[in-house]
Amino acid sequence: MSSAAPSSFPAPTNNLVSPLLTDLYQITMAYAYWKTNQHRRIAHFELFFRKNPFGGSYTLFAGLDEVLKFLANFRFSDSDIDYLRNTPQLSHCEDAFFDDYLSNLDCSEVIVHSLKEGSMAFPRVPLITVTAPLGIGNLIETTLLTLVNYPSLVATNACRMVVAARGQFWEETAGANPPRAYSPPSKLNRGGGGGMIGGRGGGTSSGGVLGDSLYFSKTPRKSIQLAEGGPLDFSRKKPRCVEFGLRRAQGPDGGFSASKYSHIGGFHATSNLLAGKILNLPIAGTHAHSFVQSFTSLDSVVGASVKRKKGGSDDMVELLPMALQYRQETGWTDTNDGELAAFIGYASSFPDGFLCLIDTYDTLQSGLRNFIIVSLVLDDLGYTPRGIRLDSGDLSYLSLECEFVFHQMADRFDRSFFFDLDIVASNDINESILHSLNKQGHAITMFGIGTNLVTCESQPALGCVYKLVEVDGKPRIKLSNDMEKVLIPGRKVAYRLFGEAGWPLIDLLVGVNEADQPSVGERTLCIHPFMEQKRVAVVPTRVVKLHRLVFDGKNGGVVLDKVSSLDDTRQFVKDQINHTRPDMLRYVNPGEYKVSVSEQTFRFLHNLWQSETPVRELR
Ligand SMILES: Nc1ncnc2c1ncn2[C@@H]1O[C@H](COP(=O)(O)OP(=O)(O)OP(=O)(O)O)[C@@H](O)[C@H]1O
Ligand SMILES: O=P(O)(O)OC[C@H]1O[C@H](OP(=O)(O)OP(=O)(O)O)[C@H](O)[C@@H]1O
Ligand SMILES: O=C(O)c1cccnc1
Ligand SMILES: [Mg+2]
Repeated sequence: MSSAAPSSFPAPTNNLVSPLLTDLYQITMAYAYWKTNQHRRIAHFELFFRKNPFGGSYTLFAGLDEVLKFLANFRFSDSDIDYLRNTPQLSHCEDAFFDDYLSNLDCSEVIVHSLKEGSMAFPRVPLITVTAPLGIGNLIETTLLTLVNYPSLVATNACRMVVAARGQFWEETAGANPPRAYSPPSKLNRGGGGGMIGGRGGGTSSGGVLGDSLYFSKTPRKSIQLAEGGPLDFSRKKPRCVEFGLRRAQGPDGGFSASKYSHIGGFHATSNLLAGKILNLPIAGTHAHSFVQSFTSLDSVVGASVKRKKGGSDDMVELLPMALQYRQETGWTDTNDGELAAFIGYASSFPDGFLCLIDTYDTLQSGLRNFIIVSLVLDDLGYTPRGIRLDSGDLSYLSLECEFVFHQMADRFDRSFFFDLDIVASNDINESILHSLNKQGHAITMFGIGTNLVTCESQPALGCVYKLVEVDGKPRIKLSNDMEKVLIPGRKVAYRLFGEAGWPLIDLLVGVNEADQPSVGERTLCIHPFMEQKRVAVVPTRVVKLHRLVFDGKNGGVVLDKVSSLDDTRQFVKDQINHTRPDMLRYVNPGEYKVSVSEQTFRFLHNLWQSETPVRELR
């Protein structure tokens, strides 16, 4: 057999991804197909899920890039073959199975269609379809599933967190970021954006040492434009999400994949340096408690200096004497000395990226004050302090308190940088906490999220399955007592039908050979696959065919222009989310998106169902 793809096509990112990364039963079935000479029959498989994760109404499809790398490089190695030949379960198999069949097997006869990476996907609509000889088509099941399930799950989780963090909720708009009881001095409340806290956003300062501009830059206050219903207006800038999960992930691949796929789900940066290097992702980071704990007295930072950036000269200026002067001036003489030393040490090392973790000893009485003291010094010297991180306590209350004190300081010392400081929050944040914080009101501009993002705490697996729906051109069905598990047989074309509001109304599965395929402006009957009474007539304003050819083994393998970059995929996700029916984004009881079949497919499914089901006799 010829090679399936140009050998230059990249190998899978994780070198564990190879033909042997599969379940034993794939090889035993392959042997039985080969032994009974079934392996060359042409089969059609669908990879799909039955239920959206996290109680939500959508799933983001991800992982296609690695699927294509796997297919393009599919070859058992000599040692793989040796291993299989010597496993007890396979040791009786004929040599020709290993030497003629498995040794030469590649994906040169495999054809794959798929949704575009990052597509919103819905139950039963295939993410990927595979047309291939039964042997190889079956053999790739497990690897394809493992390459799609977690990436799609974590991308969806990330997207839901970003939506939650940014308050992109139709009916919760009015309640988000409510004004608090007291406001900062009005002459300095210059954000122009309505909320009593106001004043954040609008700046355009560039990135600091520890993160690129995505992390630290300030975006102008914007309102989210949805397709209909007007902009949602929030009183402050929308918080961004940064991925901090590597240490808690399910191993190195889990950590790396989480960094990668949370980026397409809308996270702005990751703390994972390898992901930054390999995938060219924005990286970001602050510092840990240990850094603060390790400083015990101010003596350790005697002499710590930075180069003056404003005021004419560029001499080195020692920070400690200036800090002590501000400590006197503010009256904050009992803040923790070790912490103040740590902040001075950090400022002297990263004067352009000064962002401090302030909760090691006492957030409001010590950390915040020490940060302000050192910030004033840096500002005097021409550096722009970046902000604080809160990693414990009531994140709503503390962030608002910090912001309030920043505004007081802006007034007292006449410094504008206090309006642009980031307030980063971390500590076991999950989607529900993000919603809760929105309701309570907060001043957080950035969420650092680890554990609950990467482990997908509230649903640790997406249940994608890989099912045979046709062999030798004949549709196959799999029945189940559970109606949800009954397969829709045969090859189908999937369409997304859009309505007048600009967002998708329904997905429709139509048999590939049916004469009537949907088109713009034409009334199309869409029926629930299992309940005939549930049907709607749609006159679409736009019809999108969802699957594209992405891999054609006979013609060089990967169809290269179908592989999107991570940033393009991220943008595609954002565009879809911003053109989604608002009720579908609701956290509690989101509106369901309908997936339907054509009338002909409905009849065909139910006739086949009947014909394959024996009539039971009761006596
Ligand atoms: N205002 C808030 N509303 C809802 N949840 C919050 C709020 N503030 C913090 N949380 C969450 O409550 C939990 C607090 O966790 P926990 O009590 O273990 O931490 P802590 O005592 O604040 O800090 P430490 O990590 O030092 O123990 C975290 O999951 C955090 O994200
Ligand atoms: O909470 P996550 O969403 O997983 O975010 C990452 C966490 O990792 C870091 O500390 P770590 O948890 O290692 O120690 P700590 O809880 O004692 O601060 C960081 O301070 C966050 O708390
Ligand atoms: O940079 C940080 O603040 C960070 C990174 C990983 C985990 N927790 C925090
Ligand atoms: Mg923690």
